Amino acid sequence: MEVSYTDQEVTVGTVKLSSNRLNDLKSFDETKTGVKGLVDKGLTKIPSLFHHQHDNTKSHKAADLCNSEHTIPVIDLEDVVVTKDPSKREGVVSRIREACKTWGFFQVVNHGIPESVLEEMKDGVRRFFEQDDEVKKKFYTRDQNRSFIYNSNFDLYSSPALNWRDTFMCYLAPDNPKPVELPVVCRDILLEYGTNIMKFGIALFELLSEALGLHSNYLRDIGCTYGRILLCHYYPACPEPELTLGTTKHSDNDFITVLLQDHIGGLQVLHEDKWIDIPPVPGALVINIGDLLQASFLTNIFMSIVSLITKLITNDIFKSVEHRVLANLIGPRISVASFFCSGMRSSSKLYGPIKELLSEDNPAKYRNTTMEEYVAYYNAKGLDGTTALEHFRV
Ligand SMILES: O=C(O)CCC(=O)C(=O)O
Ligand SMILES: [Fe+2]
Repeated sequence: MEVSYTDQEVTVGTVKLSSNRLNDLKSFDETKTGVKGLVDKGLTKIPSLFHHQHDNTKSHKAADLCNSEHTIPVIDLEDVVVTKDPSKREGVVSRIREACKTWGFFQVVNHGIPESVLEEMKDGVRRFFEQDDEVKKKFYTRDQNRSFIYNSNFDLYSSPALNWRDTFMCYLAPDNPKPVELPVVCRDILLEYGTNIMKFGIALFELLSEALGLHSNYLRDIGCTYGRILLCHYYPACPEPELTLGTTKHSDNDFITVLLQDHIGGLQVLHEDKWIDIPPVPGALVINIGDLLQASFLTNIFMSIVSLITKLITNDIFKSVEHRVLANLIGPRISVASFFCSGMRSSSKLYGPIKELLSEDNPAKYRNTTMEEYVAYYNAKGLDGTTALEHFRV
């Protein structure tokens, strides 16, 4: 990234920083032990780099609303994924359609991924972050060309306030990672979880295609399952949770995200201007629509399943919904987000609203873009609480 200096101001890429702030960010980055490293030192006050504006950290809990309408749907997939009963399929598809229209988020149970695989995946993430610092530091990098990237705050130098979270990212497809590039403590489970998620993702995209009134293979054929990235998050316990956030409000820059979360909680979705909790359900996976899918479908039919990419190709039929994670006195919280994308880094394939979904009454709302362009814009912007999708609106 290009860096230029004036007396008190430093420009990193497109972001202007005071030179003091830049120094603080660099010192934090250079520890290579992230937020967990701060907690291990026993601090009781969080550094001001992590302070968010109070309005951003305020909670509106679902419990305060006392209304079952304000609970994201939990959809049982047993009939379609496990017993494969054709007479039950349309019922499941219509529940998914309704969830996508209304929420852009839903949970699934009986999805076919064994509980033992889910548990071992969460354990593998914990083993990585809790291993010896000197071994872990070898994986710390901001080099986007690596297939395994561990760091804290991918947008460290561009976001207005840091998140109380460390993350590792593993690119699983289209290029398979070389096993030797993966940390020994979680290598086997990353590969096994990746295989399970791929199989589940194919089944899910068939259901989503049908929910859009398209043939079952439509979304797979246009490449929605081509790229896969695992984002494994570790949210350490936070001594001043009301001052910061685990993850700032954002929508995802992919087609869909399949999220595995542990029992701690803190994930919230913005629904009708209120923050609604997504409560941990044992054995469940949380599905949300990404920016790219939203832009692809028919307007007014679905609202938010396939996040921003999904939003883009659905031309706003599916909603890519904003979500965030609260910081918590209790921790660590562990989550694993599987991003279905189109090969993020190098793909020059053009994505735009699906032609079959467009008409005179439903003209294209987004211009065509490549994943390369979209991701570069998303990363440069960072998590600043605004959507990247607007940049691509016609
Ligand atoms: O940790 C979570 O529950 C959510 C993470 C998330 O939103 C993301 O990785 O995009
Ligand atoms: Fe997300």
